[in-house]
Amino acid sequence: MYIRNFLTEDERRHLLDASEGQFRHSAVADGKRGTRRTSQSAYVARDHVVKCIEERALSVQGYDVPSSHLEPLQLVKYAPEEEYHFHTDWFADPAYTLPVNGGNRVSSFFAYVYTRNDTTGGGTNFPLLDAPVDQRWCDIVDCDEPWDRGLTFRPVAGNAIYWENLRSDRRSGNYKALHAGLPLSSGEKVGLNIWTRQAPLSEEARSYMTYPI
Ligand SMILES: O=C(O)CCC(=O)C(=O)O
Ligand SMILES: [Fe+2]
Repeated sequence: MYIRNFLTEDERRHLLDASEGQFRHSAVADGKRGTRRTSQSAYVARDHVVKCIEERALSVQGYDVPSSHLEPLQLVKYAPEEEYHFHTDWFADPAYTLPVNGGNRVSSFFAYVYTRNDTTGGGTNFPLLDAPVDQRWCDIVDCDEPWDRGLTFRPVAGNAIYWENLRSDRRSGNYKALHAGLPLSSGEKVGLNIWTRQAPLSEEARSYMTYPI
């Protein structure tokens, strides 16, 4: 699902201000810094603005998920050449879906917080989904990509993509949710992940996930 104007301009500025100086190189699920995710990430403290964004993320999900199922909000920042290779947000390895972490990730929001004016590249690509054919989607979908690359969203500040990671049994992962943060050719991009778990996270994990950042 695509949501235009998921974040207001004030919220976007607030997220950038609140995370200034907090970014560090992203790790993936094994906790190591690697070549798969070359961006930098930061968790944002749950202040009143963040709580408001969390409420909105819960409302999109029909209010049937309590806020205790939300991971701390995570910002991710890309410079030129940086990217996040193909991955799913759900985990196949049970080590990352322990009860303290609330099980697996049921759903994901990826919102675009900032894209510098000179940004090129840096779309979010879903290789196993079909791009819509209607040209009217081209403001948000990268229509210049060849059709066999699947669906690529342009990084449009304020907008968000929402998808479900698990199949309808809400247990097994959906491989169609495979996606990548494509490398930037120029500019700067900051995105926001909001991940909902199957069950409540421990109090500690709710404020700071030790992995993966
Ligand atoms: O940067 C993007 O477009 C996607 C990032 C992503 O998938 C993630 O952080 O899990
Ligand atoms: Fe992702």
